Amino acid sequence: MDDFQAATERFLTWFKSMGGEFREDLIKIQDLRSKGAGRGIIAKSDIPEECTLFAIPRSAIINVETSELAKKLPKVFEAAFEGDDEDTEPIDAWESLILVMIYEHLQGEKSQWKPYLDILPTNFDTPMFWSEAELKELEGTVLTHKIGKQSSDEKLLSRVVPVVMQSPSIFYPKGSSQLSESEVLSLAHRMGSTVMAYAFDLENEEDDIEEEEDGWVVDKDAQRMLGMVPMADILNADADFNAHVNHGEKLEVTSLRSDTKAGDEILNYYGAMPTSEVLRRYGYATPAYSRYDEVEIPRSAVVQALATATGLSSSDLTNMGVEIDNEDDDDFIIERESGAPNEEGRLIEEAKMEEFPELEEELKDALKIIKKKKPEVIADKRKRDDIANTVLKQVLLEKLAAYPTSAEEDRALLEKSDISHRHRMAIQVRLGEKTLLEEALAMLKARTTESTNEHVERPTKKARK
Ligand SMILES: C[S@@+](CC[C@H](N)C(=O)[O-])C[C@H]1O[C@@H](n2cnc3c(N)ncnc32)[C@H](O)[C@@H]1O
Repeated sequence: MDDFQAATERFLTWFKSMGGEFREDLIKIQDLRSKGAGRGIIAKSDIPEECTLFAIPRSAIINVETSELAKKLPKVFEAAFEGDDEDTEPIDAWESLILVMIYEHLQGEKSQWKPYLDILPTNFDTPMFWSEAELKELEGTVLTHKIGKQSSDEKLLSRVVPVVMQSPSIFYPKGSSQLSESEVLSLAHRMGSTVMAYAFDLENEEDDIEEEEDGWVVDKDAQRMLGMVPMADILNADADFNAHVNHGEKLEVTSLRSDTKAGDEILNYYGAMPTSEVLRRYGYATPAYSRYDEVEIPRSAVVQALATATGLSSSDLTNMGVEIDNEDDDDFIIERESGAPNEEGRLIEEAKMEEFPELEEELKDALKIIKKKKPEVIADKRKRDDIANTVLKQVLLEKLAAYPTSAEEDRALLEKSDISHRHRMAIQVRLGEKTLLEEALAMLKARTTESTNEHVERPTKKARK
C-alpha cells in the first residue's frame, strides 16, 4: 500500500472513530490523481435517489467551537463574533478558521484531527501560487486583477501572523520548535487556501433558512460560521452534480439522482460560477462551468466607442451628463442566461447569450441624453439603434483583440498533449471568455439582421395599405 492509500485508510478509520457514518457498501474513497482531481468519492454500486451516503457529527468538524484555540485566546475570538471594538476590526470568520487550522496543525500528534489534517493538501493549483510565466497565460481574462497575492499577504501579515507570533506558548506544544515570521506567513497562506477550497459555510440547525426558487437552500444570516468538514470535503464538485450536503443535527450527504451507477463519481455543488472563479478559488476547471463564464468590459472602452460612433469627444459626453465612465461603478459584465440546476443537480436548460442588460440600459440612457442635447447626432430610432449596435460590436471586438492569443490558437493548443496542467486550465479560462464574446457578437449580428429586415419590411406593409 503506498503512502497516499495508507493516509486514506487512516483517515477513514479515524472518521468512523469520531462517530462518522460511511456507507462502505455503496461508496469508496478513490485516488483520482491521474485525472488531476486528488481524492474523490466513487459509487461502488448503483445508488438510489435520496440515499444517505455518509454522515458527519458536528463534533468532528474543525471550527472555533470545537477547537480548543478559541477557549485559550478568548479575547481574539470573542471579538470575532461580537464586533464593535473601536480600535481594531474584529477578526472575521475566515481569519478565525485560518488561525484554528494553524493551531491544530502545530499541535501535531496532539490534535484529535491529525489523520484528517494529514490528507489535506500542501500544494495548490490556484493562481495565487502560479509563477509569473504561468500567470501570463491568463492575460486579458477577468483573473488579471483578481488574484490579489499582495493584498492577501498584507492581510495575513497584519491580522493572522501576529496572533501566532504573540502567543507561542499557546500555539506550540512544549518542546516543539517555533517557526519564523515568514514560515508562519507561508503556513497561513497554505491554511488560507485550504479554507478557501475546502471549508463549508455551516448552517446552524435553527438558522433562518430560506429556499430559493430553484429549491437550493440559502441562509440569509449575516454572520456565518465556517468550518472544515471531514469527508464532506473529499467530494469533488461540478456545475452538474449528483449529491447534496444537508445541514441538520449531523451533516448528511445524500444522493440526488436515481441513475447514479457503479463507477460514477459522487459530486457536490460549490455553486454557479465562471471557470475563472472555479480556478481562482479551487484551482481546477471543467467544461460544465463554462456556461457561467463572464467577461468584463471596461466602462472607459464603452465611452470611447460611443464617442467614436457619435463623432463627439469623451469630454463632450461628460459635459452633456453621460455618466457611463463613473469611477465608482464596476465594469460591465457580459454573461449568458444560464438557468439553475434542477432538483437532481442536472443542467437542463441551454445557456444562451440573450442581452447585456446593464450595458444596454446605460447605453440607452446615454443615447437619450445625446438625442436631447444634440438632436442632429441621432436623427431617428434607426440611427439610435445603429449607434448602439456599433458601440456594442466595437467593445466586444476590442475585448477579443486584447487577449494575446486568438480563440483558434487556443483551440489548437488544447488539442496538444504536451502542455502543463496549469497552462491547460489558463487556456480553458481564456477560451471560455473568447467563446462567450464570439456568441455575443453572433447575437448582435442576428439582432442587426432582424432589425434591418424590420426596417425594410415596414414601408412595404405601409405601401400595401
Ligand atoms: C473540497 S476538495 C475535494 C477533495 C480533493 N480532491 C482532495 O483530494 O482533497 C476541493 C479540491 O478538489 C479538487 N477538485 C474538486 N472538484 C474537482 C473536479 N471536478 N475536478 C478536478 N479537481 C477537483 C480541487 O483541487 C479543489 O481545490
